[in-house]
Amino acid sequence: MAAPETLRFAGDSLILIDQTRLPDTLTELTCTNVDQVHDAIRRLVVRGAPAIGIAAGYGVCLAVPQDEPADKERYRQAIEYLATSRPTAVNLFWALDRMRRIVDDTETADLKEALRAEAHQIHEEDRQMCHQIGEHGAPLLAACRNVLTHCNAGGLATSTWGTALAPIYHLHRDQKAPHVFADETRPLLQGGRLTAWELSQAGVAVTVITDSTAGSLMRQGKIDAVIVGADRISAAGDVANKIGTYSVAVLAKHHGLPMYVAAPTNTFDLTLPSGDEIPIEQRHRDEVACVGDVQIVPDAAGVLNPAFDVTPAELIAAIITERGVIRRPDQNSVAEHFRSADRRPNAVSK
Ligand SMILES: CSC[C@@H](O)[C@@H](O)C(=O)COP(=O)(O)O
Repeated sequence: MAAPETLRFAGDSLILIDQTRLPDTLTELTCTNVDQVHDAIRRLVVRGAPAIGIAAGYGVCLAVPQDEPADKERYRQAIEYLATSRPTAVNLFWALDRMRRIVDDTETADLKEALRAEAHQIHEEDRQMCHQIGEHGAPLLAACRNVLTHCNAGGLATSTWGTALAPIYHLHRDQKAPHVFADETRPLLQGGRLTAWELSQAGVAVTVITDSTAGSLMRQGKIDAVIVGADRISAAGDVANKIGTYSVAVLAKHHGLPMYVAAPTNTFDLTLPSGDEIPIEQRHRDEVACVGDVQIVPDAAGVLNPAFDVTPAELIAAIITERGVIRRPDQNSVAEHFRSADRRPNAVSK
């Protein structure tokens, strides 16, 4: 019933579920060097903010093969290079910062071992955070019959249960999971391909809808709550997530539905006062202009393809982290969550 293991590190290889090929084919891609990891992140073989961070951590370890001596310069170059793979998910930079600190603070003789230990630790911490988010989020969804999610913030986007899907997996253990509506999530269909795949693998009832169906379902009273993940959250609680999240949040507000965001605390970027400063990745026009090999937009037309948008905190009912729940997020409640959680792990700030 558990969601699949998205990535693993074995010997001198990072092995990834190739998410570009799901749900057609469940196949793995093996990376043995930094270039391959960079390419896998850029092409969304591995995607989702926490999974990108974990993959990058392991990617640093591949900068020097097992049979060669550790070399600080090569590790530093790998860190710089992996940081260019995608710009929005802050978890990538958070994980690379952790790896950089190990390079800076460790004797060269011990470095290989220390980097591997740190990458495994980042991975293990993510497993724990997913389960804690599931625990904290489950009560918010317990009374819901139908929940809407956008993109994929499940096991495929993390080490295990995911963030937005973690409360649903948690409830599913007691056969109490709500039915899930998954926005297909144009243009790359992470909802239709990935969320629907992993929830149905786990035995959770899921129905895929086009992105433009969500408003109509809300109007008919068929959705009780919305839950999504995040790629970066500002100090004010503004949330960057997959393009289309903002539209869903506006619709939820209009229909009086709670909009929940689930993310580990390493998705917060407290250096950014507001969501306006979050860098938004612009992706290739072909992702919009082509479906498979078929072109659906004329060459003469421009295409805009931002991968993410920003939902202002005022549209969000609560942010669920591994430490607890931030209700009505704003600058004060976010700051208090970090303060109080530092004193009391898993605290719930009201
Ligand atoms: C737990 S993952 C949260 C987000 O990373 C997820 O919702 C998302 O937007 C992923 O975008 P993607 O472009 O597929 O990496």
